[in-house]
Amino acid sequence: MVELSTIPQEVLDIAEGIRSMRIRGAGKIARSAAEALRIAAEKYQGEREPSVFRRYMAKVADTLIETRPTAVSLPNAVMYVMQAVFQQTSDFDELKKGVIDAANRFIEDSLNAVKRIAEFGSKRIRENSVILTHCHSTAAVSVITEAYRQGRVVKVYSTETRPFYQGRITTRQLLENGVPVVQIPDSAVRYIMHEVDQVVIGADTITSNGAVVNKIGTSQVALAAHEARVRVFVAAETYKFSPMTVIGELVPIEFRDPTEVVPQEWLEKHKNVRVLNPSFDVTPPEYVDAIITEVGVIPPQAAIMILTERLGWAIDKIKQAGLTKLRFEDLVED
Ligand SMILES: O=P(O)(O)OC[C@H]1O[C@H](OP(=O)(O)O)[C@H](O)[C@@H]1O
Repeated sequence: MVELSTIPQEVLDIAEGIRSMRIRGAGKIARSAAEALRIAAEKYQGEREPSVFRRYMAKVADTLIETRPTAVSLPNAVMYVMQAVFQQTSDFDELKKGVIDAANRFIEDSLNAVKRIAEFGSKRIRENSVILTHCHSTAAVSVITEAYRQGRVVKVYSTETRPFYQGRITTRQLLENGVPVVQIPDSAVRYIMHEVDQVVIGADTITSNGAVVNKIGTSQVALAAHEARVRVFVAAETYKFSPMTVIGELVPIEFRDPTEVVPQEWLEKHKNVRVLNPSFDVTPPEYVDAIITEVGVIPPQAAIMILTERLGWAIDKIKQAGLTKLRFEDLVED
């Protein structure tokens, strides 16, 4: 049994940063988790014995994936790095170096993926487009910014995205990039949709049947777009596709603290009121026109192809281990 106290504080701070949403956005969370695993390997002080090192890394991995349940980018990033932890070798230095290299590779590939998505996705934005986006997605902001640079975006509507107001981050970033942006409350989406040409959003998780799990309110945006015959594009790296959904698992939806919705004093005054704060919702594939990934623009129905081609190794591992819940400490052999 590995104690939490053996994990470097810097690593625990990253885990806490993800839990508290100081570090947020599915891609950023994934890169931060990979970075945390790298730091954990670099700062490891225990025995130079592969099985002991593997057990320690599994504890770090489990600590990271327990922080937030919905975005699959987090366990996918951790699984990617942990493949190196489970490589067959009795050479401790080789093992440790393999882990550090895998983490660095994940971070670099992830950043390159966002650039490719901007390149591919911007081509799908028509001339003189008014875009609507929801929440804050680095991938979606990159697509919109690139299309603006190419002269095709005239205006962006950015929703506030209550209760955490990530839309304000989007608004600020678009402004910094020179993009004309209008902040709207979430409740104005249907009112404004008749002006919108295309919706561009990100994703936290994409299931094997092409459903998109993204920030709460996304499915309402997609529904309003569908009604107004406005196309919906989802910008998502391939590590946002969920291997667990291939074996029939549902994506867990995170419920956050009620005080993100109403102040503590209000709750104390109205003791009988129950407040619900679901952080994500599911948009069915029928409401999504295309998913823009770093390997190409696909219809949501092709999600399974991405999963088998890019994450086949993870699906095999999950099936072999008979997993219904990912827990790395269960995968370590002595
Ligand atoms: O990876 P990128 O494109 O940045 O973001 C993807 C998604 O992650 C965010 O979740 P949260 O704010 O962490 O709950 C939003 O739902 C956003 O659409």
